[in-house]
Amino acid sequence: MALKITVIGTGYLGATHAAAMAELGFEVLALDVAKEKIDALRAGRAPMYEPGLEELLRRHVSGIEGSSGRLRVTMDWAEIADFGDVHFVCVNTPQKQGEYACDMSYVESAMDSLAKHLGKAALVVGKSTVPVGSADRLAARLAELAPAGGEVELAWNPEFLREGFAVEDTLHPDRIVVGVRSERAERLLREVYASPIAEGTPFVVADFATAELVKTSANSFLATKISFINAMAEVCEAAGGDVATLAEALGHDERIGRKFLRAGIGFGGGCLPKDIRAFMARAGELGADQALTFLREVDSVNMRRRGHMVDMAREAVGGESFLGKRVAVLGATFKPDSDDVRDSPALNVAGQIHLQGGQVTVYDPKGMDNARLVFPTLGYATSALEAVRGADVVLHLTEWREFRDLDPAELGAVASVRTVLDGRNVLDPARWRDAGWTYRAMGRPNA
Ligand SMILES: NC(=O)c1ccc[n+]([C@@H]2O[C@H](COP(=O)([O-])OP(=O)(O)OC[C@H]3O[C@@H](n4cnc5c(N)ncnc54)[C@H](O)[C@@H]3O)[C@@H](O)[C@H]2O)c1
Ligand SMILES: O=c1ccn([C@@H]2O[C@H](COP(=O)(O)OP(=O)(O)O[C@H]3O[C@H](CO)[C@@H](O)[C@H](O)[C@H]3O)[C@@H](O)[C@H]2O)c(=O)[nH]1
Repeated sequence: MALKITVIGTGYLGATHAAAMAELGFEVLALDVAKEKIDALRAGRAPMYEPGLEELLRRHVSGIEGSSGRLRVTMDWAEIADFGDVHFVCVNTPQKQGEYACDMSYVESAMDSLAKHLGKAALVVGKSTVPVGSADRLAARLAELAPAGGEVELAWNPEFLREGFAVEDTLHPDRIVVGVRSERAERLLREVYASPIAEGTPFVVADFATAELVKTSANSFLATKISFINAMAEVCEAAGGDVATLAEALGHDERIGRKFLRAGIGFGGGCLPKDIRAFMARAGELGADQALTFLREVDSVNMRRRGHMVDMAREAVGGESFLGKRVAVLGATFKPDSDDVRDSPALNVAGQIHLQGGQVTVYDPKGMDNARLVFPTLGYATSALEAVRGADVVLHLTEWREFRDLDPAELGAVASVRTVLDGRNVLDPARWRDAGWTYRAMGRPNA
């Protein structure tokens, strides 16, 4: 009989995972403690903006006309425990307030709620990003709490999807990594992922600690690559070099590769920043803090980029202060094709300028509602053109396609001063200059 799957936590990771499991042909039951997310899913709506997710949901959510009916939702733990053979735990693991460490309380609470109801054999699979050592501890807790005791087992299966590509990455991942303690757990996970495995996706079997570490070290490597190129951007600015040309030339070396070498205002989001900090905190607990001191530098190079953009903007409006100056901010999300503003560099820069007295107007194609919740005191416009109207400087801070396609002449007609600062190094300088704009980019003093 086909496996039945549950997904616990239906945020960016869980909603996508649930829809993808239904797409792969499984019967899926998803649970969240947030009623609004469950209500949205039940109506076939994605609880967040993620390209392709809503289409997938409408194809599978039970009760939607023409759907496969394979995906259902609930808020009832007993129903979840009774339904599933394999339970994926996808809840959030944010940074603890005022600390670097990871807040494990959501994972612990979800695991406990599930465990207490598990009266039959089941494989519980952690997908959340957790500090190394967590799975070991959680396995003991699960065995203790679950009425079905030894028939309930834990595995860890970290997720590597990127927001904006979540559906594609889930259905066709680069690799699948599983931390398991038994052949049974491995067999069940091979069954779940039979389709991507058949497509040739590497399936890496590891112990708990290694599986957890693959995730945090992958994000640390990506963060390091971005901060490396941003450090080079600082040197380019001092020496008169061009970081975009430098990155291109570096990237032609296949050992280095071209990806993740785009200099700008740096990385943000609900993953990279908090994951490198949690990794440092955990290494400290393990007495291995020296191994990761470089991540402190990665973090500080990254945070400096935000301050540097604020300085560039202040200089552009006269150098003294932002008082009485209008600043247009294009972009609020931490990356394009997402509505996610968690630790967004764009919103952080907008917020800093606002706090320094600037009159900031933000526009983002998908992130406006979330941005308003985080920063209600900023000004918000309904289009890029509206944001730019009367502006003394325009900051391009999230590289949405829509912004690359803007007509600089049209914007120039409504701006007060034609100065654009490209915080993502993707606008075409010639197009803007031809329309009378002063164009400046990060790490490209002569661009
Ligand atoms: N967002 C990504 O791109 C991504 C990619 C890979 C891994 N991850 C990791 O996946 C995890 C989830 O991230 P996310 O971005 O989806 O977070 P999120 O905040 O979007 O979603 C988490 C969901 O879990 C729910 N939840 C919290 N406590 C719960 C509980 N006790 N029981 C049931 N549901 C509960 C929340 O209501 C929320 O809907 C994190 O560990 C993150 O680091 C995220
Ligand atoms: O050359 C680059 C590439 C990215 N970024 C920025 O880096 C951040 C993160 O980008 P990305 O990694 O694409 O976004 P996420 O969706 O957060 O994905 C990361 O975090 C997820 C959660 O752990 C992992 O699953 C993914 O593999 C990992 O890429 C964004 O602010 C980007 O603007 C740059 O500044 N320069």
